[in-house]
Amino acid sequence: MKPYVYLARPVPPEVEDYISQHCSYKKWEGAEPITRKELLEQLGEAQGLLITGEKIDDELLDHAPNLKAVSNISVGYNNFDLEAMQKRNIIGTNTPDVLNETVADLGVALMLSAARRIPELDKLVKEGKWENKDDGPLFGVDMHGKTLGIIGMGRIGEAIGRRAKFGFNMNILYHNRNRKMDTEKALDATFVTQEELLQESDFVLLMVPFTQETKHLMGREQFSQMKKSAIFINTSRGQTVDEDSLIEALQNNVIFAAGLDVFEQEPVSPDNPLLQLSNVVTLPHIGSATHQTRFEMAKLAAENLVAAVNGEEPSAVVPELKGILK
Ligand SMILES: NC(=O)c1ccc[n+]([C@@H]2O[C@H](COP(=O)([O-])OP(=O)(O)OC[C@H]3O[C@@H](n4cnc5c(N)ncnc54)[C@H](O)[C@@H]3O)[C@@H](O)[C@H]2O)c1
Ligand SMILES: O=C(O)[C@H](O)CO
Repeated sequence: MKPYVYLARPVPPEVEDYISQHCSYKKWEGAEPITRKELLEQLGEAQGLLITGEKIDDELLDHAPNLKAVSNISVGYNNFDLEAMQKRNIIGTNTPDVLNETVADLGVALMLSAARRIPELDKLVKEGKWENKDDGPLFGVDMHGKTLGIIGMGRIGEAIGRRAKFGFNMNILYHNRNRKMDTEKALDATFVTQEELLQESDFVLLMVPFTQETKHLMGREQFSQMKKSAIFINTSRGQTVDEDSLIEALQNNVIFAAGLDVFEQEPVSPDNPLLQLSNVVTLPHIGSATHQTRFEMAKLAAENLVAAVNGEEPSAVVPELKGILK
């Protein structure tokens, strides 16, 4: 008998077809995303679960007595309560690598947009406010030849570093849990303390996972260490930044500008003061959101799910849960 899995998120037809060849399944068919309550009601028989970011904790696992594996259609897995999963031997998988280049493209787009004030000036032109006089007030700052500091030199951090080095001739500083000698050589990058990075960089880009350790990694003290002319980019998770401190830094010209794909609360509240600031470029958490990459992510997540519920080793088990396979 085929194992039974529940798909809480839609996947492309080809991916669903692949799942159907290896598993029996049900899927969420609502027009709105599945609610927590609806999800809990679906889990009684499920041996596998496909999600994007839904919280996997004791309460959910108590509703899923047959569950063996949870497959996340995302590389970040801060939605996994790893302890709750470990104690029940639940395999957890994610989608690394297939999205690196797409997220890196977006990181660079945010850097350029904030530096050259693209959304602000686009709005000005469309509102008919383009005047043929000294354009000083519209000037931005250069990206080429400047210093980029990357906090979190992992798979995506490195892909951004490559673009910055070889596309924009930037000088690369980085701070990471550990030094990466190959990356240093490839990008002529320099490992520095976080404080040095903040003090010396013209662009500071955050690309760490959200963990207990990285919660509010950027706060008032860290923003005050940055140059007044510096641009801050967050493509990691909203919770890595103390948003109140960021707002304060942007309102008081402690830093020049910010580019944000992620927020402490998502979707961001329309009342969030960040949305009123002309020196902030905002995006709705779309780092990996191209048709091609979202397809590759769904495909990898389906392969992980099918392997796990059929007793095979999925290619992308998250590091903290690898022990469960032994
Ligand atoms: N905006 C988006 O749409 C989007 C898309 C993909 C990934 N992400 C986020 O980006 C994160 C990184 O993805 P990745 O694939 O590059 O992961 P990765 O594991 O390859 O890289 C993360 C790096 O951060 C470093 N790190 C961890 N804690 C740190 C700390 N306290 N200080 C300094 N460095 C630290 C790690 O050593 C690692 O090198 C994901 O976990 C996810 O949250 C966001
Ligand atoms: O972590 C990821 O893969 C992205 O943030 C999409 O959720």
